[in-house]
Amino acid sequence: MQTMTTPGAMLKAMREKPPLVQCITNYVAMNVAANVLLAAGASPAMVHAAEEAGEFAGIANALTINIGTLSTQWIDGMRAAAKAATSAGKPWVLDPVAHYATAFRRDAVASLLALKPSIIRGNASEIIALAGGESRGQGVDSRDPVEQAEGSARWLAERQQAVVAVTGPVDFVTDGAQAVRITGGSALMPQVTALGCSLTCLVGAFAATAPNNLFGATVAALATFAIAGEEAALGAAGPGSFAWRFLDALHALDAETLDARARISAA
Ligand SMILES: Nc1ncnc2c1ncn2[C@@H]1O[C@H](COP(=O)(O)OP(=O)(O)O)[C@@H](O)[C@H]1O
Ligand SMILES: Cc1ncsc1CCOP(=O)(O)O
Ligand SMILES: [Mg+2]
Repeated sequence: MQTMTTPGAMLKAMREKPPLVQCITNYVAMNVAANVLLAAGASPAMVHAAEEAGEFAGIANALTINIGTLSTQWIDGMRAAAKAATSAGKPWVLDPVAHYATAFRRDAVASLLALKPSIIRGNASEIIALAGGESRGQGVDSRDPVEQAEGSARWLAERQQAVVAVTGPVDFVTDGAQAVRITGGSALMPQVTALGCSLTCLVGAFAATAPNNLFGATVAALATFAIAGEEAALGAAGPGSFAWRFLDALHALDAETLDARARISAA
């Protein structure tokens, strides 16, 4: 029997018992991310109101928090959900979208980091800035190479005692003690909005499936995106046809193909 050590084994386990993932994400990403989770085999629920987000986190198997389209009311919901997830011992993932852009975002991210996310997933500019570095990000888009964010990711992982994932042309994942790079994907991926946000939600789904191996779960989610992205790019004429092909590729991807094609190397 396959053990839950490979990305494929985790994908299979996720589909056999689809986790309920509470996604507090932005208005741009809500529909995209829900479809990504359904295509991959998980069960998404977009629940963010302060009145219910904490209660829902008690029901969900994992939580993801993304600050893309922020408001004061949303921050209250995010904080309630993060506290509930942490106190119930459930993994939660932070996506610090463009946190360097405004004081409001910086403060929100600082207060969320204090609630101890299990996993942090961002692009290179976001991770560099989270570690106190000078980032060249433009709004939600990265303008920095992933290699330049690797040191920041290692520092952040140790400081936060969390898994940190940096995405881009080559992805990098570390928990402070170990690190890997994942290659694959397509240059069309950053041309489709909210794929990074959707990946954060998928990281939550894998974390729910393998809560005792959050490093492996994060790698599995990123490898799934890398292979589905490569597959989708094969017949795509541009971002529009890539987007629907990507959902189909996620849905069609099986455990054996994922394990055979995933390119993961120690860093
Ligand atoms: N140039 C690229 N080539 C291949 N894959 C990419 C490229 N840029 C981003 N990706 C992939 O797109 C997904 C979203 O990552 P990214 O664009 O970094 O996030 P964000 O949308 O938050 O900025 C990840 O799976 C990442 O590996
Ligand atoms: C365009 C935009 N504006 C606020 S959130 C958002 C979506 C960002 O998505 P991603 O980080 O996945 O590119
Ligand atoms: Mg992003």
